[in-house]
Amino acid sequence: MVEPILQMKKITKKFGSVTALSEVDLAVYPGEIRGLIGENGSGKSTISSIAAGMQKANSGEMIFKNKAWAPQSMIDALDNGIGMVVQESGTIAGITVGESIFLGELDPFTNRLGWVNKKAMFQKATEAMEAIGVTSVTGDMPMSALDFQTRKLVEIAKVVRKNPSILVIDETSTALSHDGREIMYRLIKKFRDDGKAVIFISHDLDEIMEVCDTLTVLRDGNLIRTFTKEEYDANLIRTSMIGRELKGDYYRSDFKATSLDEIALEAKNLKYKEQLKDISLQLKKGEIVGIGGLAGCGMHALGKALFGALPLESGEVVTGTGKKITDPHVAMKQEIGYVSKDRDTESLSLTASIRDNIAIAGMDRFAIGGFLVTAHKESKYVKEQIENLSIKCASPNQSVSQLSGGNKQKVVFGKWIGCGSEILILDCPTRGVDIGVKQAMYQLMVQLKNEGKAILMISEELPELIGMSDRIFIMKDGEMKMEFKRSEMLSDADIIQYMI
Ligand SMILES: Nc1ncnc2c1ncn2[C@@H]1O[C@H](COP(=O)(O)OP(=O)(O)OP(=O)(O)O)[C@@H](O)[C@H]1O
Repeated sequence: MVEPILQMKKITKKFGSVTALSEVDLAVYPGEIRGLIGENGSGKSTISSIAAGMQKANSGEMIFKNKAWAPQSMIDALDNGIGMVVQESGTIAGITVGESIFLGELDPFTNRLGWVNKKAMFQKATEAMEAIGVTSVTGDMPMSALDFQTRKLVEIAKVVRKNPSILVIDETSTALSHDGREIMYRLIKKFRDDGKAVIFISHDLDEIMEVCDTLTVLRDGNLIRTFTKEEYDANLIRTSMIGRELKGDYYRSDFKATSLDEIALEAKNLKYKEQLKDISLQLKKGEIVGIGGLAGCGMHALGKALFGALPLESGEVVTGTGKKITDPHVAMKQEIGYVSKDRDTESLSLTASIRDNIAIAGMDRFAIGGFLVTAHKESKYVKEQIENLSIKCASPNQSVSQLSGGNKQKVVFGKWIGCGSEILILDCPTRGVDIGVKQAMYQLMVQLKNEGKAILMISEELPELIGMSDRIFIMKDGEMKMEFKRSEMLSDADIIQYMI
């Protein structure tokens, strides 16, 4: 019988009063891609980060390759065979791709006088990127010049370069576009075929059933069940994830494109580098407009531009009442809300509490006369957002940095929905969010549409675009390639041909 490559026995992890893991047993085998799925805050990142040396369990035992396993740090774990690509990681300002990949490992490039041979380091970094199939990135490029997906690919290259025996990928697919995902799938299949193991965390049930050989469901820090591929049954997996059957509509139930006549926001001939080449677009009240495309198509830049957060070369963004959106401050005054794809650096203040993050945008709602904030009103407002989106937290005063990835995303969503934004620009709003809450977010979007609010949703997920939008625009190389109207007949295949 094949022995597990990693055994985790009775792992318990507590954060104050929160039990993130309760006596979890997990065994991973060589030649296996193991999926981990579960609601936000169910313990997926915690269990895998304990194996990868990022934090320690309160109790329990780990055995890796038949030896006791107690890594002291992520670097220690990676050096000894377990590497993890984390869900979200900040980029240090001003460093290059090479420095990011070789951070803490510059010794081989450093001479006796302490000089780093940058040329050699950049060359090795370029090779590391090529090894995972990315040829457009060289080691000397500044990280800040790369888009979100490419920064993620640099992180993957950094881990894969060390050739670990177990590769942990924590909720990374949603940071990647179709082409980036293909790179990742190829890599993890190679790991399996080489007799190594992969632990793959995702909220996308279709993806995880397609990619993984076995699938473990966690709920509230408990291991509920491990399914083998033959046992895969989407309904059964969903039910074991959320402890009940998911009822009601998931996406919109109607198939007719509808909107009010009034324009909410208009983009006129926007130009910005190679990302926006003369983009014009109208968003009407009571309408959901979807924007899709591959990495680098310009859709994330468009979201920023509509919120006034991009220094446009020419063109303008105006509201239906003729107000020019020149910066985010003006946008907020015009009741525009914006959820950025780059959550941790652009949408949240990680050092602040959940309360402060949510309250900041909603001040007009609860402050008397728009400026006098009473603790009671603020608490009530924040509590409502936490309840509406089931944000799993110990208290509103908890630092947002301590929340699980999906719960952070709910804070961002709650911040803009709660304050009654009339226009919402949502860049990958359901990124990292579990299916139960995704359903709640979609239904909330339908409700907002019916109230006459305007929503522009940028997404890498075609089913989400098709399921929710009145109109879908597909972008490619900074241009609008195609417009689709909501229809029951519209399929992924109809759209993909205009993306590639
Ligand atoms: N540093 C921390 N301090 C306090 N609580 C924490 C900390 N890290 C995690 N938790 C809590 O532990 C629980 C499990 O979190 P974890 O990140 O493992 O969930 P997850 O299943 O990966 O969720 P998601 O799908 O949202 O990423 C959550 O309730 C989370 O808030």
